[in-house]
Amino acid sequence: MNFDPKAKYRPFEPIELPDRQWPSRVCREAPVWCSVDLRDGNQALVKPMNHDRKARMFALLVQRGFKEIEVGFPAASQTDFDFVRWLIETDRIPEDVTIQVLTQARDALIERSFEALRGARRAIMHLYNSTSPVQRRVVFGLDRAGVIDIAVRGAERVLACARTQPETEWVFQYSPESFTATEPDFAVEICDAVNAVWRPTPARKTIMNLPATVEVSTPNGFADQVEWFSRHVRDRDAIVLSVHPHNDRGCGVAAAELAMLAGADRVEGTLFGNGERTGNVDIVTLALNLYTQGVDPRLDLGDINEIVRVAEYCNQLPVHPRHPYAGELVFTAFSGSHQDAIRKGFAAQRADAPWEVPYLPIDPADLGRSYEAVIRVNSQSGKGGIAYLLEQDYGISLPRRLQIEFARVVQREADATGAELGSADLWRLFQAEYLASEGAVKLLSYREQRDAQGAVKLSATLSVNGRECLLGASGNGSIDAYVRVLEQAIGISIRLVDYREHAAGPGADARAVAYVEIAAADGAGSMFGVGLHDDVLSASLGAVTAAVNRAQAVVDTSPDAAARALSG
Ligand SMILES: CC(=O)SCCNC(=O)CCNC(=O)[C@H](O)C(C)(C)COP(=O)(O)OP(=O)(O)OC[C@H]1O[C@@H](n2cnc3c(N)ncnc32)[C@H](O)[C@@H]1OP(=O)(O)O
Ligand SMILES: CC(C)C(=O)C(=O)O
Repeated sequence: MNFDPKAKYRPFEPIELPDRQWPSRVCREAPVWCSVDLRDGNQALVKPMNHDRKARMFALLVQRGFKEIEVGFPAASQTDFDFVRWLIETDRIPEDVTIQVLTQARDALIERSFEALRGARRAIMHLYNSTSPVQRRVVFGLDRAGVIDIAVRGAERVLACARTQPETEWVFQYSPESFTATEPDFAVEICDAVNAVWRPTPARKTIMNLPATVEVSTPNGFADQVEWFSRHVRDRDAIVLSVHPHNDRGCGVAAAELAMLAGADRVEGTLFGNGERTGNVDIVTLALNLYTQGVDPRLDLGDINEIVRVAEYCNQLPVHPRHPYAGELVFTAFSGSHQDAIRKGFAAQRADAPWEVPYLPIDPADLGRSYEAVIRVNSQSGKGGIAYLLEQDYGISLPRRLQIEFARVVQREADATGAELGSADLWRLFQAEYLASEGAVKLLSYREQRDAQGAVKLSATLSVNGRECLLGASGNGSIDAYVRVLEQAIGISIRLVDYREHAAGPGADARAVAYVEIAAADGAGSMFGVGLHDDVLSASLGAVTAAVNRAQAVVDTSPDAAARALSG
């Protein structure tokens, strides 16, 4: 790198605008959106779209609510020309949609562009030429007057051609290309000169489109340029002021948003920001930024995965996994504290209340994204996310202390594999840890009797270390009685610390899941066991058996070891 960049690069020269208004404005309405996917987006592709990809993109844009669509540069390529003809001749353009085409300010290209649009009900003819000092010097070899002459002659030719095709309702658009690098007074002068030819009125406006052909400043610099232009251009009320930001400094969205505050009525951009170099401004992000401020974006971006799929097919370029609102990972939390807050946020969120789930600026459901993808588990995750996935996918709600205990099991596995654990992996680990029927003690069968006072006598056939025995005990409930049975079987006193059960999953055929936490009568440590069965009592007894087996398995299968494990 050059370590004296000022010797090589000139900084952007800020505009003198001390009474700028845009900083204190708020955007309360969506601008007119114009998609340029089929032109600026297309011209930047390694493989420009063929007819099928263009048709798919056009259908998507119409379906999602775009009312102005730049469909190509028909004077530049036969594919573009044929596509425009196909749209018109096969009547693909809905009543409320206006197509637009781009042309350089050169007679032959303008004429060919009009030929492409013959028979259109309504169309925008978009004329451009570059205006910055370097382009005037290097590309055209002309001074200011010479470049104004190119624009004015182009505007005259556009007007003349339009008069020969009166069946079409024409809208004229002019872009001083490289506007951001053009002196503000010259940008106004050349637009005024073009409008002097086209003579717009408030009822029949022209579109003056200010491109950040290359983004050269911080977004406030662009906003100043737009506001300055808006205040100085002639016949402002007869003009639709449009902007066309690119993203060279990575600020395309911010620049467009500030330009809207500075007076832009219309924004040209593309889906997910495909376009020349670093791309055009991303209209999806702009629209959803408005939506999350409570402003109707006037685009339907629900089922965003479908929009991503079509855009990826048409552009043959992937949408980045972290792309705002649309990327595969943007509704995913791996880190424990985020997962915990999101899970609590979902639980607290009421359907009729304003959206308030931490870390999620938008309800994923509004974009057709499912909650399941929100929380994923790796070694950065905590108990909240793990509990959330088991609850969502397997219908089991772990008690808090079991969440903590199981999170340690998951953490060990995630650290060992270094990989993400899906909910199926979590369920496999959970079953192996808490539900496994293998162990020193097996409950083979049981029978219970209740007396008139509600006391329970339970007799159970067990297999203990491979030896079958029939044991019986009484208790003030079935679980209590079974604990007493197990005490006889393994020879230590057990305390029941906690017991919960619930139906796992919806409906009448839901299974019962029971959670039991036991401790040695005189111990501080505890162990969980879980039982899952069609019948609640069997699930509960299974949970107690699993807890005892886990306690024994901690060290070995001897009663002494179990006692030590439960004593903590
Ligand atoms: C910022 C943007 O995205 S602008 C849109 C850019 N998109 C494209 O260029 C894609 C489609 N373009 C093309 O396929 C070709 O450029 C064509 C078919 C339009 C024209 O092709 P050609 O005439 O063969 O070549 P080329 O574009 O290099 O022409 C350059 C000439 O046009 C002139 N020119 C360039 N832009 C303009 C303009 N907007 N208005 C008038 N003249 C222009 C140049 O000064 C140059 O003139 P010169 O030949 O006297 O030096
Ligand atoms: C023709 C104009 C609008 C353009 O595409 C640009 O400047 O990026």
